[in-house]
Amino acid sequence: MNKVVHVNCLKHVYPDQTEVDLCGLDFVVNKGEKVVILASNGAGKTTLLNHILGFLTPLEGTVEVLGMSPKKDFEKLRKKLGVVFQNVDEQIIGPRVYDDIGFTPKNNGIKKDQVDHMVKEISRDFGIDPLLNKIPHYLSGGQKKKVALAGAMVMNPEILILDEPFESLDPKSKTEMVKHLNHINKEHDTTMIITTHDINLVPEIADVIYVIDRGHVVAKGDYQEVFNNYEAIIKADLEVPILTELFLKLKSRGYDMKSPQNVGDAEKQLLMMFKELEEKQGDK
Ligand SMILES: Nc1ncnc2c1ncn2[C@@H]1O[C@H](COP(=O)(O)OP(=O)(O)OP(=O)(O)O)[C@@H](O)[C@H]1O
Repeated sequence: MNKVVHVNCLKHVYPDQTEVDLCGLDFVVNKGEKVVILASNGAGKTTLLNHILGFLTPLEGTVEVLGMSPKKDFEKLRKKLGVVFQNVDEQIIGPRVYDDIGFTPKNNGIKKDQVDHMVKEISRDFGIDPLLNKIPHYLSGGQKKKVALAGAMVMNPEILILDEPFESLDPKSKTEMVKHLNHINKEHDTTMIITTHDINLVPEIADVIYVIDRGHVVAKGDYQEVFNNYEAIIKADLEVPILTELFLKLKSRGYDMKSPQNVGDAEKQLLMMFKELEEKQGDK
């Protein structure tokens, strides 16, 4: 496993003395993984992301990204990290969508022709080429998220950090965004760190899940590991995906069920269960 992020017992104190103490399990991300952070409001997700991005300095603990210190090696790491902030309005700065997506490559001294090629290529990939001449302010919420994501991906970063990427998207756009992120991860082996409150999307996107409860990293594992032992989720004031809740109830009644990864998986398990029940009845 090639470790790309390691955060150990991080303590941060904001100027107004608010303390965020991210201790407990180490937060480790390996190359190519899609890691989802689950936490209730104010638990410390954004604080953790801001340390990984080198925007904050830890009072205690260590933060390592690609073997470097994000704070000290900010300039070196900047080119290797892509980020989509929770409030995309704060990050879309170009007068037109085209300028916004081309901003980072242009700033990195890449020649105009090459920037033009990069912007057009990523816009085609993301299906936003018809928007290139638009003024970002007039885009819909979902379009803004896509533009911000294209701007974050245009330099093909090693690590993509997404703070609430599904917020304010309608159901169709959420599903599209999940597909899109899975596609980017597969095509480019991009490591992704994603925060979300959208619990029902987690099984579709997460390779690894971390649960943060009031500043403590209390659970880590793949979907089955984290949701089969869902007390940590409830204790952290989070909800369990509706399909998982249903299947855990069936399991507690003695049926051999696993938390389903998606609707297709749930359907398969239920059909299998019905078949077994029919066979048992036939034997009687
Ligand atoms: N700039 C700041 N100054 C003072 N306190 C802050 C600042 N930023 C965050 N905090 C506090 O730190 C704690 C953790 O906040 P953080 O934004 O990391 O949580 P979060 O898990 O991202 O929450 P949410 O899901 O609501 O966005 C909260 O108590 C918050 O009030």
